[in-house]
Amino acid sequence: MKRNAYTLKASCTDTVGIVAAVTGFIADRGGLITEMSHFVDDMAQKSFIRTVFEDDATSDDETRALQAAFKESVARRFAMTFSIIPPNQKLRTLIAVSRQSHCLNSLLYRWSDGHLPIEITGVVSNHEDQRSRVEWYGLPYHHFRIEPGRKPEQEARILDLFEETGSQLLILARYMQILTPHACSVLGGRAINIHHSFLPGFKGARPYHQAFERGVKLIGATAHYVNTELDEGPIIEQDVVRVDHTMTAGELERLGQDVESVVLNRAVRWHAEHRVFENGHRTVVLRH
Ligand SMILES: Nc1nc2c(c(=O)[nH]1)N[C@@H](CN(C=O)c1ccc(C(=O)N[C@@H](CCC(=O)O)C(=O)O)cc1)CN2
Repeated sequence: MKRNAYTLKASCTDTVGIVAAVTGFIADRGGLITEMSHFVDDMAQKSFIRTVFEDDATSDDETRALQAAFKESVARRFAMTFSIIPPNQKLRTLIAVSRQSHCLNSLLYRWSDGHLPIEITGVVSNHEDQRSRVEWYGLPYHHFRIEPGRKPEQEARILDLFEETGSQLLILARYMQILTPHACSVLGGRAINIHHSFLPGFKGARPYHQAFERGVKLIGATAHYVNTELDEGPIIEQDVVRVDHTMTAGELERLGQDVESVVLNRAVRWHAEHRVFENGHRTVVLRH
């Protein structure tokens, strides 16, 4: 009979015996490993491990006991940062959008067909444009207008909503407002942005027009964690598409929107599957 599948995500200073200790802990409980990924950053001397394993634990109490046992017998020994995620958990996710719909639309579609392991807690925007689309999916839409000179108050409403809904991730799906250092601190590693260029190229506003003026032959998109340095957060995923001299800036933008949507969906799925580790100003993504 298939048992509950738990996900273990852990990182620590690299040393001998980490994989043996993790796999031995699981085996000693009669657990069955169904997925295992491990990476060592030699420069940083840091080890990253992700495993999915079937276990007899089922109730909340048994899950807490499993987590406590791992902490006592493995995590403490290696000073690990770790989490053991119970089965079938979907990451509670708030989406922020401004006027453009392509990334939001793609997230809503992928969520509705079960391809994204997230639970959308709502959509928040500084505009009304996307209300009907969101409410068609039966989701709450929150319009928080930015009054001139009162942007911090609007941002505070977003942070309150994030907390009140028990959200664990904020997706900036072409949300065109810069988050303050305070918001970045509160969210810390729980906010993902899609930038419409292949960073570090063409940071900031209007990257497709910048690319057109530069005469590029590739355009791209970048999904990254949000920090106080605009478009400088750790990169989670990127992709590109070929363009040529016959295309206008508007055609670059239309072509780029498909790449943005694909890249953002990959990044959200990998984050929600606990595959992404921040590693300094970079990430480690254990996809295999
Ligand atoms: N703290 C951060 N906030 C945001 C980031 C980030 O990396 N760190 N990414 C942006 C998204 N973005 C490009 O991808 C971007 C959005 C907005 C702007 C900008 O100049 N916004 C102006 C207002 C523009 C308007 O009102 O239409 C501003 O906020 O003053 C630049 C880049 C999302 N936030």
